[in-house]
Amino acid sequence: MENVQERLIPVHLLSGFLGSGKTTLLNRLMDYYKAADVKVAVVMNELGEVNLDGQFVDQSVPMAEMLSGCICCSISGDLSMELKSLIDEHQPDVILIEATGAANPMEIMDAVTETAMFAHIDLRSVITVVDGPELISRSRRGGKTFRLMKDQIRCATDLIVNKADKLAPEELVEVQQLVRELNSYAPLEATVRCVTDLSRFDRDAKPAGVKPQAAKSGDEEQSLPDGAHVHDESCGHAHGQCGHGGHGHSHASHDHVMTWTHYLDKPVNSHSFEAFMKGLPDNVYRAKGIVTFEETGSRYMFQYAYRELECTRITPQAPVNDVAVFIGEHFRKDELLSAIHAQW
Ligand SMILES: Nc1nc2c(ncn2[C@@H]2O[C@H](COP(=O)(O)OP(=O)(O)OP(=O)(O)O)[C@@H](O)[C@H]2O)c(=O)[nH]1
Repeated sequence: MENVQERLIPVHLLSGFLGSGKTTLLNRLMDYYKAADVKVAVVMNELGEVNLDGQFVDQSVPMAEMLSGCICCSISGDLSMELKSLIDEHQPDVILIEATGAANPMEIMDAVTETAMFAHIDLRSVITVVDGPELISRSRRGGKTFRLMKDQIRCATDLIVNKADKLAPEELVEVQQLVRELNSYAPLEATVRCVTDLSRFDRDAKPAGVKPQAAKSGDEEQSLPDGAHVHDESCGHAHGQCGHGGHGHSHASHDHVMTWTHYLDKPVNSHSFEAFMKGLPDNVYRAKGIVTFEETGSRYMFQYAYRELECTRITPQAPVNDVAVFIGEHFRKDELLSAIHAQW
């Protein structure tokens, strides 16, 4: 009899709060698989109306874009359809899903395991990228965002404490302790820009034999790595805590996160742009987009995460508008718009 496990397509879910480094890891994983001649397909999910991170993804990689919503709630039903059509059209060897930073991985795990009932996929890992400095700062303040970060850590089968370059040695110890208190079983590594030995995620050749709940189709067993069965316990609690309450959940864990997409109709002055970004209120903690600087006429992708701005010159692979996406908590869109009109 054919071994069903051998022909299941492994799925890896990349989780982690906004700006923690998921796309950085996704790109590394794509390069890793490409070098190993493994055909990878990607599902990218963005809260905004445009897939900015997708700009940097190799065009030859089959990609499903799920925009303007979070796959853990508003469009979780679509995830199954996207996965199914990626498989039918491209027959990938492995699928990577990058969730929005606002997503609770538990809901996505549900959607993936539901899909496993009619497609031959197998959720192999939930890799949570933790923004080290941000976790420390949020742990001191508490609140909904900290609760969401904790849920993301609890559900992980693999943990990366990223942005170690921004942590003093004693802070690194503090973050690792915090993470360990929430999840004592997942392998944990501290990284800078998610540089890690990616073979640690490569369980594709050796499916583990742990069977999670509700992931069965006929005699096909779905598997998660060793220890992942602990999900039933830790995420079961997280579920309750974050108000999901199983199906028909309320998304209480992240409904405080809001997003605003603003399209630009002209180039901007780079100095005014920088000054504007530096002056963003604290409750806008993430922004990204594409702008044309009027001084040179060149286009730049900008990334703003927790008060740090990075601009990278780009040549978009497909037509894309100049656009800025702002993500935060309860910020005033009208105030941002007035400031943009005044300063850009
Ligand atoms: N200093 C520092 N910056 C990093 C590190 N890793 C990533 N970054 C930067 O942090 C920003 C966010 O990184 P991304 O990989 O886009 O994060 P993300 O989790 O995909 O962000 P969202 O998709 O918005 O949730 C970018 O400007 C990265 O260059 C790191 O280890 N150290």
